[in-house]
Amino acid sequence: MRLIIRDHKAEAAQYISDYIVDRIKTFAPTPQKPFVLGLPTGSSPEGIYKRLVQRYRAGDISFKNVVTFNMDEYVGLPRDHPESYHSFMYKHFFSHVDVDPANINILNGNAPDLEAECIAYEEKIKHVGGIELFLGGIGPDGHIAFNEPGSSLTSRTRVKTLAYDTLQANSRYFSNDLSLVPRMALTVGVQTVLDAREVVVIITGAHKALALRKCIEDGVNHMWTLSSLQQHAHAMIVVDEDATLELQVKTVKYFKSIEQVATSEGFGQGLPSAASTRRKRDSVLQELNSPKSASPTGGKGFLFPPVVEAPRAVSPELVPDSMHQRLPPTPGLEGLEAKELKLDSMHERVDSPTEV
Ligand SMILES: N[C@@H]1[C@@H](O)[C@H](O)[C@@H](COP(=O)(O)O)O[C@@H]1O
Repeated sequence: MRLIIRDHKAEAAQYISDYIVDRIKTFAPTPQKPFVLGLPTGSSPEGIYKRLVQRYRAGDISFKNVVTFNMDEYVGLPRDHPESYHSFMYKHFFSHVDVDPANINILNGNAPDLEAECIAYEEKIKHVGGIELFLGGIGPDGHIAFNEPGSSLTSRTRVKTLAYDTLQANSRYFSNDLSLVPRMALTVGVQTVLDAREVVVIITGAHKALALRKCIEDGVNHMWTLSSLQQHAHAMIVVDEDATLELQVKTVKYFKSIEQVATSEGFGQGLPSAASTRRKRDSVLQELNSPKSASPTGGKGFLFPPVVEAPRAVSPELVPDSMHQRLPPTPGLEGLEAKELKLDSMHERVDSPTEV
């Protein structure tokens, strides 16, 4: 995990918006191979959207070939309500850039069948080859999207009842009247976020300092769902100084030193090159479209590994004899068996998306 610390909230937002622009440009998306971007709402990402719009207006970036998936939406709030996440996204971002409306995906909290809506959302994400970069924010209780404390860390898009803390935090958008805050939401699951090839989270303010500590210094715990990012290969949290108030001094120094050393040694902290990213994506799409890929879940786990990956398999000569006995090789089927097991278990989770 990378932790990027900036003095102020605005600089954290600037860092992330520049990072996203770089990632999209490096990826060089096309209509056939769009860049798939997961997006959050909330006050924290507002500065990011503002700068993305500025970069677009300056002619630095186009969102024409970007497909977006929003993290969550309230249940029962009319789409055109000023506090719906639909309204938020158009107000702060979509209305100001050249994103194709057909490429915008936001959960419909008024769908006649909410479960079906959630299943369809997961399927749609898979259909486009998975999310390349999921941008997120957190609540003061460490929730990511609306994955409240106690959410399964393997959860997928589903209906969620909101925690009292969240209702209180979000009541500021509803005239501070708790009774006006929707009690339920549709949200992508923790696993949906973890499936993205890269996750970037913004955390600012002293009121989120405890959550940052729990998520970075303590173990993976479903009571602080952001802590699940510890198990992601490409996670980056960008914070302001206020958010670090509960961290140990040595933690802050360590992460700052990582960035300093990387910069002074002349290598960035970005992901592998666009060409290799495209190659990986091609093979994923090929696998998804292959008639052999019978499961709608495609190749679960394909978005985890780094694009340029060192071979992990131990060559047969190096495997100790005792291991050979426990794991008899099946000629020609080694990789396949493991993959099929993964597909099945994923399928079970998708089939039961409701967690209320
Ligand atoms: N569901 C959203 C989250 O996705 C968001 O991260 C959080 C934080 O919002 P803010 O940035 O305003 O603190 O708000 C809501 O709970």
